[in-house]
Amino acid sequence: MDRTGLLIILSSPSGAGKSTLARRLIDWDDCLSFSVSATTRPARPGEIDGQHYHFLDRAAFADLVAGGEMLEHAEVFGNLYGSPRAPVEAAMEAGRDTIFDVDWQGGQQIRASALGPHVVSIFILPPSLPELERRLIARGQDSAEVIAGRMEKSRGEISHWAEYDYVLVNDDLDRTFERLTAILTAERLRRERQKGLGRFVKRLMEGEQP
Ligand SMILES: Nc1ncnc2c1ncn2[C@@H]1O[C@H](COP(=O)(O)OP(=O)(O)OP(=O)(O)O)[C@@H](O)[C@H]1O
Ligand SMILES: Nc1nc2c(ncn2[C@@H]2O[C@H](COP(=O)(O)O)[C@@H](O)[C@H]2O)c(=O)[nH]1
Repeated sequence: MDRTGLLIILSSPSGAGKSTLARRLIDWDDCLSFSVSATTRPARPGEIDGQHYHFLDRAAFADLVAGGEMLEHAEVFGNLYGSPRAPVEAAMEAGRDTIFDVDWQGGQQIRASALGPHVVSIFILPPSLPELERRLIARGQDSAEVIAGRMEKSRGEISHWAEYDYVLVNDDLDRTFERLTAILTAERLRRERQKGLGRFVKRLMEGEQP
């Protein structure tokens, strides 16, 4: 592929649906990579180390940060989360796009980094706050206390919506997914055009076989 891989950032308040959408995107296109974050949060039932997250203690997490191995990192809901740099850079060089499921702090840091020009950022809104809470409860993975804490922080996360390139309201999952794939397809075409089309048009105008 004649372009550098994109960094596709998904952010939302907890429970709006970004992990669900990210999983669907990976199934939709097996050329997409998912950035597996490191976290100090304990694993939920069913979560697999190295697949859903790299589960670390605080000391191991701090070592990675000190060694410059994190592209971004932040404290979210009392736990540390971060995106390991090496897999992202390898994917970019291979022309593979990477999906990030990160909070607004991670979004800001990646956009401000040297990789910022390759970012496409998408903020996912819930249709309402009661529906957000219903989804967190229905997910059945967090205690009532954790859910209350996440709901308390939801307005703070939502307040960053305008920093993103695109904002989608995830009311109907199929429709939101369709819009996400439309964004991805358009952004890919835009970058391919920037990098390869000039040479193609030159050859076309010179009467060569493009
Ligand atoms: N459009 C939708 N309609 C109804 N339920 C949905 C929709 N999108 C996602 N869900 C459900 O809402 C719950 C939360 O979704 P998900 O885990 O993807 O959220 P998240 O934004 O990744 O949360 P977190 O930030 O806590 O990881 C899941 O049970 C998921 O199946
Ligand atoms: N800044 C970062 N935020 C991250 C990263 N990985 C996940 N997250 C965000 O944390 C919350 C909670 O996630 P959960 O899995 O505990 O429900 C959510 O908003 C994620 O987007 C990361 O690497 N960096």
